[in-house]
Amino acid sequence: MSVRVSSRSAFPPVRRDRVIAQLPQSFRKEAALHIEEDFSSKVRTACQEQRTGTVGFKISKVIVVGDLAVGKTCLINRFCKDAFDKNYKATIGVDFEMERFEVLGVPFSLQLFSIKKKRRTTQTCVCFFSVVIIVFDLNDIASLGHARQWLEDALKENDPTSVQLFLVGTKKDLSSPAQYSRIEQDALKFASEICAEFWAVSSLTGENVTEFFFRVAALAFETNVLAELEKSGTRQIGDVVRINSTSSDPLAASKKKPSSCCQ
Ligand SMILES: Nc1nc2c(ncn2[C@@H]2O[C@H](COP(=O)(O)OP(=O)(O)OP(=O)(O)O)[C@@H](O)[C@H]2O)c(=O)[nH]1
Repeated sequence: MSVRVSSRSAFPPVRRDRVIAQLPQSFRKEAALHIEEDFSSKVRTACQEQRTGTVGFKISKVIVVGDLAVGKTCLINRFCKDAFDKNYKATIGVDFEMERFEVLGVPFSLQLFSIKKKRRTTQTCVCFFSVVIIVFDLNDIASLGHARQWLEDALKENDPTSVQLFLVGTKKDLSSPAQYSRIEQDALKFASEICAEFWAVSSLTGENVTEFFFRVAALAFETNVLAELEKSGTRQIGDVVRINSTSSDPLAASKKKPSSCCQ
């Protein structure tokens, strides 16, 4: 019996329920990173023709930040382990999970970091994150108010021009419809200001959690493929910039800093 060993075998296999064949839709069109209905034809063609370079071998890093106890760990655990823990255990240092997807037939990996870090400290934890997820509690307006500071902190240590931002309201199951609709207005406004895509989820019930992470994976994948095509000189101007054009530039105040490693 022969066993085929490929360089991809170092990764765990992709689960059947992690296969993405269509671009998952945004939660709210008015705060979406991507206004198209599907992957670009250029990306689809590149995948069909196996011209995706190193995308299948790379791991895209995703950082999940937000106030204490807003539900960062539960969000990751609901998606990665389909589990929910009612008991709060504060994250010490860094928690991370790895998720493997197959997007348009190409393997793609996300590494999800939930980081416990006091704001305004000098300690850094930087790994060239390509996605920043800012989490707030839909039942705690103050946690939405702190989102800007979390964004600034995250972008201090990353290249703001190459980061995709998501603003995620958690604990949707605890909101009354009236409460929810009030905070959603504020969240949509803020998401639009910072060019982030807004989602509202519940890790307790699982509402929107899978849809959200599929969207993150699909958009990160598309950006990676377009970057590969650019490297090989086949991308055209306008392929990648499909961010909601009504948004102001969120990143102007952010300064690029040299990176260091996660500690
Ligand atoms: N009802 C409800 N409770 C939630 C939800 N998500 C998280 N919680 C609860 O909120 C508390 C905090 O959740 P965590 O995921 O540990 O919060 P965290 O942001 O990772 O906290 P730190 O590690 O301290 O930063 C726990 O008691 C969870 O059970 C949710 O969607 N619905």
